[in-house]
Amino acid sequence: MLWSAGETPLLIAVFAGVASWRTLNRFTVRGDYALVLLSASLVGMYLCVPLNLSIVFFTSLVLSTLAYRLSPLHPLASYPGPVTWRFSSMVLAAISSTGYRHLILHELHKKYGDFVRIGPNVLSINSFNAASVIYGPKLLKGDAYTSPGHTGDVALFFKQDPSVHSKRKVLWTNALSNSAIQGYHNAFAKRTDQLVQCIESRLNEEGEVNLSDCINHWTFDVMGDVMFGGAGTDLELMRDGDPGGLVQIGKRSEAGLDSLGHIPWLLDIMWYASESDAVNLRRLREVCGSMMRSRLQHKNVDKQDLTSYFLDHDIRVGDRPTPSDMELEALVAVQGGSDNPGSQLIMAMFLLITNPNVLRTLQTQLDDIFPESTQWHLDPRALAFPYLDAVINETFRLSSPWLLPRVVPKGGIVIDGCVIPEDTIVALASYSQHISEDNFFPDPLSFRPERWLPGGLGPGSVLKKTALTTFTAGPHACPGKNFAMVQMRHLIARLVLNFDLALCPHLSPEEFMKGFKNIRSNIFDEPLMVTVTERRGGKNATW
Ligand code: HEM
Repeated sequence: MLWSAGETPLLIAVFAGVASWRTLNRFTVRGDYALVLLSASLVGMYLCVPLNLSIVFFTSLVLSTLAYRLSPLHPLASYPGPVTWRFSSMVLAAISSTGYRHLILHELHKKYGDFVRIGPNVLSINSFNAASVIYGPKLLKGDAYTSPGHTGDVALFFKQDPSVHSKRKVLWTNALSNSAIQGYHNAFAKRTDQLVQCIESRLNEEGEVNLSDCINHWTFDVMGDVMFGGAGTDLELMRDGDPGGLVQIGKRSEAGLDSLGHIPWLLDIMWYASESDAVNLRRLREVCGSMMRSRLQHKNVDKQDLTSYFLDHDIRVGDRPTPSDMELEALVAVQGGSDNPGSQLIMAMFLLITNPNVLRTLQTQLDDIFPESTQWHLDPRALAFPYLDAVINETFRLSSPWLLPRVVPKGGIVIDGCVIPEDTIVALASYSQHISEDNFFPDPLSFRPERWLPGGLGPGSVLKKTALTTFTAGPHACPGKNFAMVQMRHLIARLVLNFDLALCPHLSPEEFMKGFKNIRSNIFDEPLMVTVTERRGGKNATW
């Protein structure tokens, strides 16, 4: 006998712990359900099992989980990476929440190579060839994209069955097609006029203004008009400011999804917590849902808005969004269509102001295209000129350091000859790709829009356009890319035509960049405080 009869219960507790690990390792459990189950088990154990056996059970469960994750038996055992990150995805979630994940991952890639294991089951991949595989048709979104609160409502951004997703994508693609965008032109025109007045009215005595706020308020107001046709919404941030903190609520919601998304079971639980980023998501859902409900009561909106494309769904496609779906889609449109362009625009203005040669060149070209202030209709076609687009693409390159996870399907995948087993979560290290000398040479860390023009930065320069993954690719690529380009062109052109801009003396470019963070949403610790001086036309310019 190797053990005495008295030790049998202990062995059963150890065995039960290992068996529980095996089960949990194979099946995904919804976090909120698991919490209820765990609480019930704890009460049951407290009542029926001696305390020492409960401790042995949980110790065995935890140790077998950790031992497996560190062991050579794990399918990702051969991939290098920092050991502590293998224990739990909590490390990745914590790193993500700092906003500096892209910089930390870049250092890890320099140390460990193109494939780095950054979680028990997660690989970060820094390879030009990886983007088309990771964001191709075979890899799906995982639990990081679960619809908030598991309500079952369908909205394009969240995880759902591919056939449901592709039908819904048709609606979105129609609503954001080039011809649809023309119908939104009045919203751009009216709101951009208002922005000029908003900037002038918010100037303090030193002639300074918080340009970050002005830009964010402009993007939200534009999206309010575009999404709801101005019916029943109270999106008037340029007029009223943002007393409800909508901009920050949106940012915190995205940050919550991005960091807690690495631990989906925790996200499920945090959904109920009173103080967490998931709560911000719930509030954003309520605000956007209420605006959509108001819009749906106004059947006869006098102009075509994005909602009307959803209501006029194509019967052949077979997708008919429910009112509840529409509320969730409103969240996706308002947040995706405001926060992303807003933060890219803030960065574009910062980069222009701190690169005066580029700003001057852009100003000269815009002056040539729009010689009279009365011509500032900013015809979208006239705005699509190469230098402005080069400024925008160069901004995207330096300020979209996403880490967007996808799940490897059955049978695994191969990238650059490396076999990646099924169920692994993979993500492209887009920041490292965007500043790689193999893709953008020379000066990949500098803002040099000329690299996007014919001839690039001279002989030997490299420009791999498809290495820019700001909007990603494949089935989940952003449907708002063309719309976003129009937003970017409109606002940059109008600001540059209207104003001479400079950083406020108390804002150093280094401090501003130090405060630039990415947690899916771009977050700036320092507001872009600028001084503005009116150029030609000013507030008297007409559309
Ligand atoms: C500069 C502006 C923008 C950037 C950088 C951007 C970026 C992105 C990225 C990277 C994704 C993929 C996210 C992921 O897979 O996790 C995405 C998806 C999406 N974006 Fe955008 N976006 C922008 C503007 C917009 C606009 C203006 C709209 C709508 C009005 C929009 C609506 C969406 C939607 C609905 C999705 C989900 C697509 C799907 O899953 O099929 N975006 N966007």
